[in-house]
Formats: sequence, C-alpha cells, structure tokens
Amino acid sequence: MAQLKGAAQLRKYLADPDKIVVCPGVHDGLTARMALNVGFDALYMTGAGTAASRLGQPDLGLTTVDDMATNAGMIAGLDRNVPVIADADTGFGGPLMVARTTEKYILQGVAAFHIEDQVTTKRCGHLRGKELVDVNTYCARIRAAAAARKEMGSDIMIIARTDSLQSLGYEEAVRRLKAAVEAGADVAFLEGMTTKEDMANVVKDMAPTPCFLNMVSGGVTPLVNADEAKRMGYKIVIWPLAGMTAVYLGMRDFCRELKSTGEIKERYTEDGKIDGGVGDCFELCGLSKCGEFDQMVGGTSFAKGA
Ligand SMILES: C[C@](O)(C(=O)O)[C@H](CC(=O)O)C(=O)O
Repeated sequence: MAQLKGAAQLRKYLADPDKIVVCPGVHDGLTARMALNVGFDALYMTGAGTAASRLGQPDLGLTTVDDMATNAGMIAGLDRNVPVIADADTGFGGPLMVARTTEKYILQGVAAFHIEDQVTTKRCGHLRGKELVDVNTYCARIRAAAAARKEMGSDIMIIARTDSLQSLGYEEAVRRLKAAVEAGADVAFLEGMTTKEDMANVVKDMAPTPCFLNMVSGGVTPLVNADEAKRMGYKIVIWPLAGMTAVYLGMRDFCRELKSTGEIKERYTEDGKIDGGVGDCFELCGLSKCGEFDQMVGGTSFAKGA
C-alpha cells in the first residue's frame, strides 16, 4: 500500500540527534487546527480528550476502537505533513483485536500509537488502582501490532507503554519495556513516573530505544519543559491535556459570563479587531482554501463570496 507521510516524517525526527518532538494534545478538529496553526512538528491525539469530547466520559476505557481510530484519522487528515501520534489504550482486546486496531490506525494515516499493559477496563495512567495484564499478554499485544504492521507493509511506529511502575516498581517496569521492544516496539513510554530520578534513569536504561514523556497537568509526574526533557534524553514529549484543559477553562469562563450577565462580550486583538469570532474560527478551519479549491475546479459556490 502507498505509505502515508506521517510515520516517515516522525522516523526522520527521531533519527535527528538534536531533536525532541513536542506534541500538544488535541482531541477534535478545532483543537487540532489550533495546534497546526501554531506550527507544531507533530500532534498527539489524546484518548482522555477523545473520551471527554466524544462521549462526555472520563478516561476509563469507555471509548471503542472506532471512536479512537476515526478521531485520529480525521485529525491526521487535516495536514498529512504533520505526524499524528495517537493513543490506542490497550489495543481494545486480545491479539486478534490488537491486530485489527493496528490495521485501522494504519488506514487512518496515524504515524505512531501507544499500547499499554493495563487490563481492558483501564483508567488514566495518573489515577490510583490501575490493574495490569501479565507480561506475556502484554508482549502478545505488541507482537500482534508488529505482525499487523508487517502484513500491511506499513512503517507506523509502535510505542510500548507500561503502567506497571505504580504497582510493580521501576525494575519490573523497565523489564516490561525491554520485553516489549524485543516484541517489536520502537519507542518506550514509562507511564506515571513520580520522580525526576526515574525520568532520567529510564532514558539511560532503555537506550538506544527512544523514550516518550507524558506531561499531565494535575498528574503524578513532575512537569519539565522541552529543554529539560531533551537534556534528559527524551525524543518525544506530549502535553496531552493542552486541548482539553484549554476548552475546559475557556468554555467555563464563557458559560459563566453568559449565565451571569446574559451576554458574551466581544474579545478584541491589540489592533482592534474582533478576536476569535466566527470568521476566525472558519478561517482556521480552511474557509478561504475551500473557496479557492471550489473556484479552481470550476465550482460556483463562492462566486458571490462567503
Ligand atoms: C496520555 C493519556 O493516555 C491520554 O489519554 O491523553 C492519559 C492522559 C490523562 O488521562 O491525563 C494518561 O496519561 O493516561
């Protein structure tokens, strides 16, 4: 099958010794467009944000593979030059299901995805009480993903995530990540780290496998900026709640304002233009480009402007 560009681009970034890929978390078309507009190298499709925005539910393994894959595919399709790294939770079932999940993510044009070792009734990696599958079940998930990738002739990257630090400790978590790399994973993701010591050590212990860092606002892992993550040796850092928290804060304020005053006052830019109005939102989503395309192919929808 024809290779989509995302995975190849992400592989190039990872091969660059000077680069760390910083990804804002996005969960829908608008948050993805906002991030693309700012010019990030790659985006992260958050499972927590997908559950919250699509289902209005917490991150408890309630999304189906189709909720996640179609969301990831829509986001990946907005700009094929920008790789999308997507959450794939536990792979959504046994090895056969993980293979199907991998196939779906490949067909949706996802560049990389992570699979973890929690039970299918999983929860956010920063909550207490996570339960795990055994290491063989975990490795079968990773092998299933790698086999499906091979079968499809794809270069999608597989990120092995382990949630075992919380209950089994650092040594076992690293053993699991090493077993996952042996089973075909390209990148290691130690979830729920609580100390900078573990954050620095895992990069050294997993070398030469590139490591992935998860910066969750209000989570258990100490937050570090991109420079510090790079100095520690990380190759990818995600801020999964960038979009979700922005929507949470922004929508909360707008709703409070409307409820208490009966209106939402315009916001203005420094040069006096309305900021974030309907025109800005449509333009962000490609209104002008739609008009240009329509005209180019001889359509008439925009003959009278828009
Ligand atoms: C990275 C993550 O898998 C996500 O869904 O974005 C979550 C983030 C969160 O729920 O805070 C996780 O860390 O489990």
